[in-house]
Amino acid sequence: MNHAHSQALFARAQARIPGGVNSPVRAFRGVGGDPVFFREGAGAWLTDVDGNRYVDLVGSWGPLILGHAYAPIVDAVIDATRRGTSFGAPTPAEVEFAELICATMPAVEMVRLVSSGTEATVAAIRVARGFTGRDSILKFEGCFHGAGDPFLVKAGSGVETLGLPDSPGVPQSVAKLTLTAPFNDLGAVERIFAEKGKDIACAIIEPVVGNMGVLVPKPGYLEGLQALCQKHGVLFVLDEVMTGFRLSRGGAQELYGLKPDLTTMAKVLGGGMPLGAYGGRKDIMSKVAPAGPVYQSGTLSGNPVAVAAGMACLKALAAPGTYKRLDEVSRMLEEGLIAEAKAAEVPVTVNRVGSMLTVFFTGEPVYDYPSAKKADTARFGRFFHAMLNEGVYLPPSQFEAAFVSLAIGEPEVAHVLAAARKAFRSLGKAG
Ligand SMILES: Cc1ncc(COP(=O)(O)O)c(C=O)c1O
Ligand SMILES: NCC(=O)CCC(=O)O
Repeated sequence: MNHAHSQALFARAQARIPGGVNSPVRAFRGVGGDPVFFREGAGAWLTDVDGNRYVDLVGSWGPLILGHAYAPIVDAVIDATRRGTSFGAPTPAEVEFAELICATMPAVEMVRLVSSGTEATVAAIRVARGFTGRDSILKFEGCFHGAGDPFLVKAGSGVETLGLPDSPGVPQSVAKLTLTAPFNDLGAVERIFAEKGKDIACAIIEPVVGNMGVLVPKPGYLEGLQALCQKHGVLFVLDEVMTGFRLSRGGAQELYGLKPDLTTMAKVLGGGMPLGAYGGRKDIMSKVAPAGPVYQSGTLSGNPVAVAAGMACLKALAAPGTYKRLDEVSRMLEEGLIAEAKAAEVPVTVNRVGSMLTVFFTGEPVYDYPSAKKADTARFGRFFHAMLNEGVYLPPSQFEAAFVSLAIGEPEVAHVLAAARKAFRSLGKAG
């Protein structure tokens, strides 16, 4: 594969954009080499600036559950754009959209729209602090909730990939209010709550972790965490930025039967446009300005073009059989990848929930931060490049989830598995 145009663009980009990218995970720091620049996407396929084609298993890091340039979303965006790109004033569509979100996630009784997942999580913990009058928060090792100051403590995703567990620029006085516990360990939460529960405003968690690669919650873990939160008056905040509208229409909370106090959303919710949301119990959300005293705002919040895209996306996902089909395709990929790794005698652990999937290069079970860190990242890097070369675009880090879209059908599954056969074999037993 020739990447001459990508390389030339990357050289230019590095002179004017830090690291040449507008978000760290896009650089290939976790796998080596230079990032690929894309020209266009259609359905399951991406085309780069050199004309190479790839089956896309990144999906813009989650939003593109319907694939690239999905016609009803494109039409909705064009239609909304013709009527004006922003008003900075209320619109009918945002009311309908809020009603649709609340109907889809019953624990969300009121919702505020923002423009990204980071804005949603930052706002959610402010509201939790304002509501409870407590200053500390609890997060879980390896979970990532965007780039807000309070979350850059033992965070996953690019923070982990780049080895920056404590980012300079986050004051110690802020970081010390973020307590952390291992994922999948209720005993640890019990101990922390027993000692400091009265100071903790909320526990925020990725119900299925995507940002250490996929980590699956143990049976009863999330329910147990919810119960412990209730017992200690700690608000239970589900960060469904990745899982919302992806693991099922009502997100992880529907899948696992949870009733969080607050929920954060983005990615699929915006159908590929900049849109996020936070919402939950009416008594808590009533604290948000101007209804209440907790301030949060945004010039482009509820942007009509983003709302049109989100609405078209959620409506498409309501079609019967959507999540069953997505699960079936994802299972074919999972089983095929396991079979190809086995045939090549490469030890892997594949974690999958619905359309979120990670191939960890370790033969051991992976269920928390330390077990994920046992994966052979150098080997992942070689696998990543072998797959890229065969026309499969994976997330460029061992500690990220691959996302399957509804645009992926049997031909794409066959393409990915043929690529994986070659890629696993190229690693060999010892390599
Ligand atoms: C679970 C989770 N929460 C929050 C965020 C932040 O969202 P955004 O990148 O839209 O700010 C992300 C991804 O970045 C995420 O995966
Ligand atoms: N796991 C990473 C993401 O979900 C977001 C992508 C980004 O940070 O650019």
